[in-house]
Amino acid sequence: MLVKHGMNHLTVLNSARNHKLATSLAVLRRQQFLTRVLGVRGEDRMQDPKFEADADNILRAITPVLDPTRHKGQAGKIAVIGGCREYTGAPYFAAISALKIGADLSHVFCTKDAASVIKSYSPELIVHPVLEESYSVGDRDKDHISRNVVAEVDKWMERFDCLVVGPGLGRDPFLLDCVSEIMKQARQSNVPIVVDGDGLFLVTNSLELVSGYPLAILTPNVYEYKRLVQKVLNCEVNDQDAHGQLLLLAKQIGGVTILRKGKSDLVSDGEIVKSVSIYGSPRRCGGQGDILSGSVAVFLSWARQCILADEGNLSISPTNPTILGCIAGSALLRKAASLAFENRKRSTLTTDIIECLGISLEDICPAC
Ligand SMILES: NC(=O)C1=CN([C@@H]2O[C@H](COP(=O)(O)OP(=O)(O)OC[C@H]3O[C@@H](n4cnc5c(N)ncnc54)[C@H](OP(=O)(O)O)[C@@H]3O)[C@@H](O)[C@H]2O)[C@@H](O)CC1
Ligand SMILES: Nc1ncnc2c1ncn2[C@@H]1O[C@H](COP(=O)(O)OP(=O)(O)OP(=O)(O)O)[C@@H](O)[C@H]1O
Ligand SMILES: [Mg+2]
Repeated sequence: MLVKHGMNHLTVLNSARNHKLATSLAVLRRQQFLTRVLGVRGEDRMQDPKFEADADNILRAITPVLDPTRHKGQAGKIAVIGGCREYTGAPYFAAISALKIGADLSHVFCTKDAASVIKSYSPELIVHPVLEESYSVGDRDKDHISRNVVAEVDKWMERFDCLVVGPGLGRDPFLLDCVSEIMKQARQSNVPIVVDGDGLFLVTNSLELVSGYPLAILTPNVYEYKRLVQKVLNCEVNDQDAHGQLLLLAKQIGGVTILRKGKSDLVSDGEIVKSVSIYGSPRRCGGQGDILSGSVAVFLSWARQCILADEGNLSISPTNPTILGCIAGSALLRKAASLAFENRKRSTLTTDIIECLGISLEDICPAC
C-alpha cells in the first residue's frame, strides 16, 4: 500500500516537474526569441554597465566630513509627513534612517493616534501630532482645521532641508487635502520633496503638485510605478524599453526625478538615466522603501550643500543633486541590506537593515 502510495506520489511529482520544466522551457524559448529579435534582453538592458552609476565615488563626494566647526543642523534637518492609525512603522523607518546616516534632526508630522506610538519607538525623533483624519473632524470644522494643520507645518518649513511625503500616510481624503497644501507650501519655499508610499497615491491623482518642480523625487515601487505609467503615459509598463519609458515619464511630469525601485533601481530626471544594481538582499520584507526615502532625503540635502560649496566644480557626474541623492540612497540601502542578510539570513527585518546603515557608509567614507 505504502509502495503503491509512494509510486502514485512520485508519478504526480514527476508529472508536476515535467509540467514545470515544459513551462520553464517555453519561457526560455520566448526569451531567446526576444533576444534574437531585440538584440538584448529587456532585463539585461536595465543592468547595462554603461548606465551603472559610480555610486561609491558619489557617496564619497557628497558625504560631509565630521568637522568640529560645524553646528547642529548643518548636516541636515529632515521632516517626514506620514504616520496614521494603521501605519506607524513606515514614518519611523524613514525618519530614524535619516538620523542613522548622519542627519542632525529628524521630525515626523503625523496624526494624533500615531504620535505617541512613534515617540515610544525612539526618543531621537521630534514628533508633531498635527494631522487629522476625516473621522475626527466635523464637516463644519474642516476649513478651519485644515488651515491650522498647514500653519503648524509651515512654521517649521524654512528650517527643513527636505520633506519626505507619504510613508505610512494612509489615504484619508481630508488628510490628503491637507498634505496637498503642505506640498504647495514646500514648493513655494523651494524645499525639496521626496514622495513615497501614499504620497505617490496622492501625486498620481494630482500630478500638478509636483509637475515641473525640479526638487521633487518620486520613489515608486513596482505597483506605484505601474499606476504612474498608466496615468501619465496612458499605457502599460514596458520592460523591453525600461530606460526610454522612465525618461519619458520623468520628462512628461516636467523634469521631476523618478527612482524606479526593483531588482535594479533606475533613476531619471528626464535628461539622463542611471542604474544602481549593487547586490542587495533577497529578503523583500516591508519597510525597505521607507529606509530608502529617508536616506534619499539626506543625500539630496548633502548633494545640494556640496554643489553650493563647490560652486559647480564638483568632480563627479551627473551633477543634478536629486539624481545624486537617489543614487547614493539606493546604493547605501542595498549595501546595508546585503550586510544585514549576511548576518540574519531569512530572519532579516527592516530594523536589522537600519542597524547596518552606519557601518555600510563607514566602509566607504570613514568618519575619521
Ligand atoms: N511597517 C509599516 O508601517 C509599513 C507601512 N507601509 C506603508 O503602507 C502603505 C501602503 O504601501 P504599500 O506599498 O503596502 O501599498 P500598495 O502599493 O498599495 O501595495 C499594497 C499591496 O497591494 C498589492 N497591490 C497593490 N497594487 C497592485 C497592483 N497594481 N497589482 C497587483 N497587486 C497590487 C500588493 O500585494 P500582493 O498582491 O502582492 O499581495 C502590494 O504589496 C504606505 O503608506 C506605506 O508607506 C509600507 O511602507 C511597509 C511598511
Ligand atoms: N527584486 C529586488 N532585488 C533586489 N533589491 C530589490 C528588489 N526589489 C526591491 N529592491 C530594493 O529594495 C528597495 C525597496 O524597494 P521595494 O520595492 O521593496 O519598495 P517598497 O515596496 O516601497 O517598500 P516598503 O515596504 O517600504 O513600502 C529598493 O531600493 C531596491 O533597492
Ligand atoms: Mg513603499
